[in-house]
Amino acid sequence: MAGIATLVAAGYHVITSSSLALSPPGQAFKFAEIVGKPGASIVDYSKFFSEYVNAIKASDIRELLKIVEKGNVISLAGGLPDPRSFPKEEIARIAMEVIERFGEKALQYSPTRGVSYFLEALKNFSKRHGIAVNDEDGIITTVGSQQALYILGRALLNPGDYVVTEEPTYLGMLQAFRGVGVRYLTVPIDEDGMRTDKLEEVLKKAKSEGLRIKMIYTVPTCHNPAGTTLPMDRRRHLLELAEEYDLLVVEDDPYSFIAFEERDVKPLKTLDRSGRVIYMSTVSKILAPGLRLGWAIGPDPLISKMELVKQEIDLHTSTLSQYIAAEAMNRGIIDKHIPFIKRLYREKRDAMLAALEEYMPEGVKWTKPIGGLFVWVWLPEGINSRKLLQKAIEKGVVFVPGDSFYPSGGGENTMRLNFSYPSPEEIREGVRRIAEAIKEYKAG
Ligand SMILES: Cc1ncc(COP(=O)(O)O)c(CN)c1O
Ligand SMILES: O=C(O)/C=C/CC(=O)O
Repeated sequence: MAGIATLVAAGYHVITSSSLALSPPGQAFKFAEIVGKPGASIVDYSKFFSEYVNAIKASDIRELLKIVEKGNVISLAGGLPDPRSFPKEEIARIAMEVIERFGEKALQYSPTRGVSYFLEALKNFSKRHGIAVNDEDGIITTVGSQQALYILGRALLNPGDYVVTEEPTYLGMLQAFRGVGVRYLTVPIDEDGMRTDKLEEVLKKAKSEGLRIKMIYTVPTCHNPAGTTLPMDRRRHLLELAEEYDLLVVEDDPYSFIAFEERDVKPLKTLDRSGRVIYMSTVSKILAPGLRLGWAIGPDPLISKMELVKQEIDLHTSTLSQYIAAEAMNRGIIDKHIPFIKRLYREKRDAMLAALEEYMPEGVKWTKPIGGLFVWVWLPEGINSRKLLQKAIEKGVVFVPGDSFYPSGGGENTMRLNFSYPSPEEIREGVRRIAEAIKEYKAG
């Protein structure tokens, strides 16, 4: 189609259903939207697109998944759990029993907030894992915690509102809030995560400028993408600042259940004394992402507004997934399985850190996560990781360019490496190939 050739000539990658047309060598690796199947009709569909859909852009993580699915690349990109972490036999048995025992309910429509059978199980599971669920809290189930972010954005944010977040921050949050027209104030990180001393400076300056800040969004434990974990003093400082500046705090926490090195830290939700924290998590990393089951726990007035938004989106979260997860929680299957997941990911984290140490050239730095699925890498200034990705793909390895995680630009010399999905051998070889691409990039 003429349109595709034009896009490719303009330096775009055009990912169509049948081929991956790489842009000319050396051009920036840009993610185009899907422009339709070759041979499609000649209708100009773009004139039908909404302003909303024209304002949003594809997720680099999701787009890279399409390259990975085509095979023969080592993926250090998407944060896919190791399939061995899915307790398949137990899930199969539970699904059968749940349909036999609760079929009429488990296969039926259910309340928007969630099935009480699951909500009860989740409350007990959360408390067992040190997450405070107070009497004044509400809980809502969502289609993954990605939907919790989307719904929260629509319930709380107006165009022009500010969200404060660490930099880099979670790409999925940027995606979820993008359509709202929100603006960001960013706070730098160090090896312990968000610099709350800098947070204080950002808030003080914003107040003097009369900016309307609604919330602080953070991933305090095993950060995605940085891999950092906020120490207790900074957690307390962050909550004090939220109190002082009258802000809400969104604690996005998919990973604390599987942190494979102990740290004496408590969830912000548990430290919160003034009802400012909305805590969100998911079964994606402790059971299976394909169940698409996440949740938000927070002050009931906020949860009620999220419930209104969710009613408009999908009526309710999968009833069957909730019954399966409730049984997995109540039977202790998740708790029994967590030590295996921790061992699995610690081994892979160690493989990645060893490979980085062995292969990376001078000037490359990286984080040393105590859990989660990612290592964050800083390349020497002047190396553009999006261009490097082009070379990496030619060598059969992919990673996520770091600028995807920067709300207001920057991060061109950074990248995120995933260790949960590849084997230790693939991690080692993938890092070796990236290091080779860096050396070739530097050689010009
Ligand atoms: C910080 C963070 N928040 C939210 C999510 C979304 O998780 P899910 O939608 O699978 O529950 C992820 C998954 N990568 C994540 O890393
Ligand atoms: O890599 C991530 O952070 C998110 C993974 C979930 C997804 O596949 O989009």
